[in-house]
Amino acid sequence: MLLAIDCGNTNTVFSIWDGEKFLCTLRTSTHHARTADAYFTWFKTLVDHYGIKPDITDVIISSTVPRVVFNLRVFADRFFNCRPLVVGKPDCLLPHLPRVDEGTIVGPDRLVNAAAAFDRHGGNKIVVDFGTATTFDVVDDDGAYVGGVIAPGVNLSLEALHMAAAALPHVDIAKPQAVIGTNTVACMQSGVFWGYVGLVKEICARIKAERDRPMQVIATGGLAPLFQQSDDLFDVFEDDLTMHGLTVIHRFNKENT
Ligand SMILES: Nc1ncnc2c1ncn2[C@@H]1O[C@H](COP(=O)(O)OP(=O)(O)O)[C@@H](O)[C@H]1O
Ligand SMILES: CC(C)(COP(=O)(O)O)[C@@H](O)C(=O)NCCC(=O)O
Ligand SMILES: [K+]
Repeated sequence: MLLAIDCGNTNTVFSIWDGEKFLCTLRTSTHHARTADAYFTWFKTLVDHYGIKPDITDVIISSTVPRVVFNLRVFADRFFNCRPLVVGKPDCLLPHLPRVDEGTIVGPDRLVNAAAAFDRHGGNKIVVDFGTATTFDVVDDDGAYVGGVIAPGVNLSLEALHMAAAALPHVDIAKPQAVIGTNTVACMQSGVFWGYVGLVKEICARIKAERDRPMQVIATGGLAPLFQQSDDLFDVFEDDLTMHGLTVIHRFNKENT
């Protein structure tokens, strides 16, 4: 069985696979100080709760937070006696090498998203990932990641307003009823929600124009469902895109090493 771990700047998600068969997803917040033993206690409690008896033989990790990888490696070694594949490390092969400026270290989540999008839908895709940051990953016709866009995340933008302005409260994101807010919270939600709708539309339009071809837009990440309610932003929404990409990269390494 495969344990795939996607560690973002906010949340860490584990998923367990029996061959191609998906068994379960477990989610926790990302903390670099969490020890291997703490991961296992949490993991064991949840798999027991779901009645799953995982026999983990392989582990693959994508982490946008380099410091958490150490404890996850110890976790894999101590409890499953296995050496994990870590996306972005030289011994983890990618189906397609990224074409970016020399010396650039692309976020592993973006490489994984590109691999997933190409495997499921083919080339010429834009993946929009609504995580801590909102990223746009451009996938070429042959499946290579060829760059993209990094914008501040939705919650990060709301939090920045609260942090910087004394009179602005902490606000959770929601789709406002109207554009014109008649109270402070509604004004802030409108600025961020409709601002993001505009940001996504404009950036995707400019990417398509720059590449001079039609491209499908695939949305993923914690906050994508909120924006899915707004018409015309995406062609496809897939909450499991990054996890699927990890299984694709794992299979590619099995077949090629
Ligand atoms: N279902 C949800 N509803 C509301 N906010 C969410 C949900 N899932 C995640 N978030 C928030 O969305 C942001 C991005 O989450 P996530 O996609 O897990 O980020 P990352 O991959 O960068 O760790 C975070 O601020 C998180 O708190
Ligand atoms: C842009 C990111 C912070 C997004 O991370 P996330 O929102 O998933 O936590 C991450 O992909 C990253 O650290 N990238 C490194 C720089 C780059 O991709 O070019
Ligand atoms: K992201």
